[in-house]
Amino acid sequence: MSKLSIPVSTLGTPRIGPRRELKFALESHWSGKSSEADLLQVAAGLRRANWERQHALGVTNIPSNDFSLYDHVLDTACMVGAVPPAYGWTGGDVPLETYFAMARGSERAPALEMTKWFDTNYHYMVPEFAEGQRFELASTKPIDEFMEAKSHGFHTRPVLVGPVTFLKLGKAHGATFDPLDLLPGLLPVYVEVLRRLAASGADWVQIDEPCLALDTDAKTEGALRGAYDTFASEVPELKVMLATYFGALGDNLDTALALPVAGLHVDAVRAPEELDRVVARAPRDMVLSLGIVDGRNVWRSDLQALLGRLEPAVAARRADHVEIAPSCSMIHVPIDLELEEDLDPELRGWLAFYAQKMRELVTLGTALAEGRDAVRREIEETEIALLGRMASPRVHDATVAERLRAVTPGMDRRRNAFEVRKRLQQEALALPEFPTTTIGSFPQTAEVRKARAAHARGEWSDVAYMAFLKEETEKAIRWQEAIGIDVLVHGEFERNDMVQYFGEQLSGYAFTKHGWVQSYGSRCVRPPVIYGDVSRPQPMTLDWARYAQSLTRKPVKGMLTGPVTMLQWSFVRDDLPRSQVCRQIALALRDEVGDLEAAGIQIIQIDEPALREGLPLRREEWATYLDWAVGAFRLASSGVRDETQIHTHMCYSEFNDIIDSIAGMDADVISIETSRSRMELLEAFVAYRYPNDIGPGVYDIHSPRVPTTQEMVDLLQKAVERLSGGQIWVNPDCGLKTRGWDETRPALQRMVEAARQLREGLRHAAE
Ligand SMILES: CN1c2c(nc(N)[nH]c2=O)NC[C@@H]1CNc1ccc(C(=O)N[C@@H](CCC(=O)N[C@@H](CCC(=O)N[C@@H](CCC(=O)O)C(=O)O)C(=O)O)C(=O)O)cc1
Ligand SMILES: N[C@@H](CCS)C(=O)O
Ligand SMILES: [Zn+2]
Repeated sequence: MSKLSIPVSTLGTPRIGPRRELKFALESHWSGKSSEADLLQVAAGLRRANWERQHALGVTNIPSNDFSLYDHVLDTACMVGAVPPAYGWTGGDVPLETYFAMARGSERAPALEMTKWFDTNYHYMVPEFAEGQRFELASTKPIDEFMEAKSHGFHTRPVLVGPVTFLKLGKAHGATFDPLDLLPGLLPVYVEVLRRLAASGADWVQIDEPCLALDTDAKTEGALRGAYDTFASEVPELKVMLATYFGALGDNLDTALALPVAGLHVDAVRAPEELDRVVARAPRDMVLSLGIVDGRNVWRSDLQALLGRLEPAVAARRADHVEIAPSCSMIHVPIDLELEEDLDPELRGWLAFYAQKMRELVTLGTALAEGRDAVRREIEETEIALLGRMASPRVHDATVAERLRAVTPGMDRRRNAFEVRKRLQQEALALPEFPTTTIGSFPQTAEVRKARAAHARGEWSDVAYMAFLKEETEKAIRWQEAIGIDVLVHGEFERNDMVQYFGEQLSGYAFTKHGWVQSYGSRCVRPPVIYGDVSRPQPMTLDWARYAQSLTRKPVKGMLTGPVTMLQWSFVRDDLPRSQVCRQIALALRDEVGDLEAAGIQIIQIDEPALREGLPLRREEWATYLDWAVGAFRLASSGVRDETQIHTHMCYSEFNDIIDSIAGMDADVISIETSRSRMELLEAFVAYRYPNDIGPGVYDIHSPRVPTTQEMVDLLQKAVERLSGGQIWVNPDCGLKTRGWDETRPALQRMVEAARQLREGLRHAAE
């Protein structure tokens, strides 16, 4: 007999497949090894398996159109025909080739910009709108996938990115207008999609408006009212579940509750304090979807505690007017813990991935409908695991706690100010003007990845693997010397990922075998899990840095991932404030920095690409975050002599509103991604009169296109016009791990030539 349950909704499922089937199908198609039909067949198989899995788990509201071949924002742009003219689309259904050209660039046009999806490590393609942009229905994907699910026997709730969030995530191309002004022209396309969904048999649609978790203004509120009034009057037969996530509704609560929608989903994990308010104030006939299970982390839920929060909410509402759900779409967590056969059983018992979380929700749904006794065994098992976690000696390390207590205020300050350090570093390093360098990684070729996989499988001995890596490193050093790069890198061949590599070597961290999460397109990451106090049992990068430096007289940069990025791109324990976990990591890295310096490494780069992404969504919380985040970076980096040069690197970041904090990091050199914005991102540094050295990226490493020397000279000249020549470094936007050597070689040669031409130009100007 099937159990009674409060409805359970998924919001969105991971789409890459349990074995990254989508990644492999995409990359095979892009490389010409398989056809479009082959790719679409794999995609259809993944969607079907997803629907079947949810059905088997007992999920009530199964989504459709949550699948994407590349990115759901790009799907939306194609749905409404927001295809910039450069891609040559002339109307009708957007062909797959055009879709991928927008995602990855083509001969015809570079890719759309890519940026972070709210405060996650998922990247979306930024829609581009022209002045007077017209919209038209150019992809029926939501309707097609609804029908596809129906043909397999599943009645689904289609998901759409809401029109207001969609416009707010986009940017005006070549003009300054507010994309939100385009709403009146956009709404008819959405209405058409909603009508067609209703005509196909949909009764509910989920429309995601996570912009409601941001600071908004009167115009956005007006846009939301305009959009949802239109939907209610034009397509009254289709009920809308308006979904907001990643934070509290806060001052947007009244706006959300006043919208003419049939349901509202709230993130009760990020905003636990708001749950009671929403339950008390929502209109009686509004269905509330309570996002109670964490869609952003991997910890097993405390079922009793959650029931304690849910029972009063359910009692306060009409029983058929509450649903339970994860806090947000599940694309941010790995798929199935069952695949982790090698994970320590104790730790495994503390975790839940997508499949386990949906099971938790079904259990909660049953308990809410039938009473806790109906799920007594599940509750007891969970309690045992969670009590074990709380008391486990693997979680708590007294030495780490003691070290944190012993941190003194001066430890996060360099001994002398930048001007003093700069002079000493110049004497020690004797670098030319416009020194050239790269960001760290060189191509992670199939050969490198295969060698690592063979080593992991035990087919390659340690000796053979180390010899291979040494050879790759030596080749990279020799080549950099040959083309005349000034500050070398060892190439990061030994690293699987810049976070995972360190996580694997730190205590308190665990890593998975199959815990892949989509980062962008076909690229995935396996975020490590921070389950306990973090410490460094032994040096992590020292041997590689020493080896690389032994091969050359030129300086080789030591290369570390910073504490904030180590935190942001991991799944973080939920029993300690994030700020404290970050300080623990900072102390571990401080030791590594000290060891590198003692081994004669004169330049140490500490990457912090996730510093900006960690910013809370609401401005009022920024100062607290920036204070501890910058503090952690300084704690990690300040224990060195003045002569030792500290670099940091940040990509995917906007600096305007955090430039004070960037300056507060006090890195001697910062490299940033600036080429796609044609140095626009430098403006913040210029306006601030940023005193330390800067390496504005001169070429876009996300594109296979090799830039010309002249393009790089032009960009550098733009930088020279804005900054002082003496503070400019020459480097690419980011590491080269995703590129091939055929692109990397000419690109870096031209970059070195660009720097030479700049030096030459300056010499002539001085004569
Ligand atoms: C800088 N970026 C990063 C982010 N987050 C991170 N955690 N790391 C980052 O570098 N966020 C912002 C950006 C996002 N950019 C990228 C860029 C590139 C990737 C990427 O290439 N990911 C790889 C996986 C990387 C990895 O961990 N590789 C491992 C495992 C290789 C593997 O697939 N092994 C197979 C077996 C293979 C075989 O031949 O048998 C297996 O384990 O099943 C490694 O190299 O050892 C990707 O392939 O998607 C991500 C984010
Ligand atoms: N050192 C890293 C930084 C990436 S953000 C790399 O070069 O890949
Ligand atoms: Zn980077």
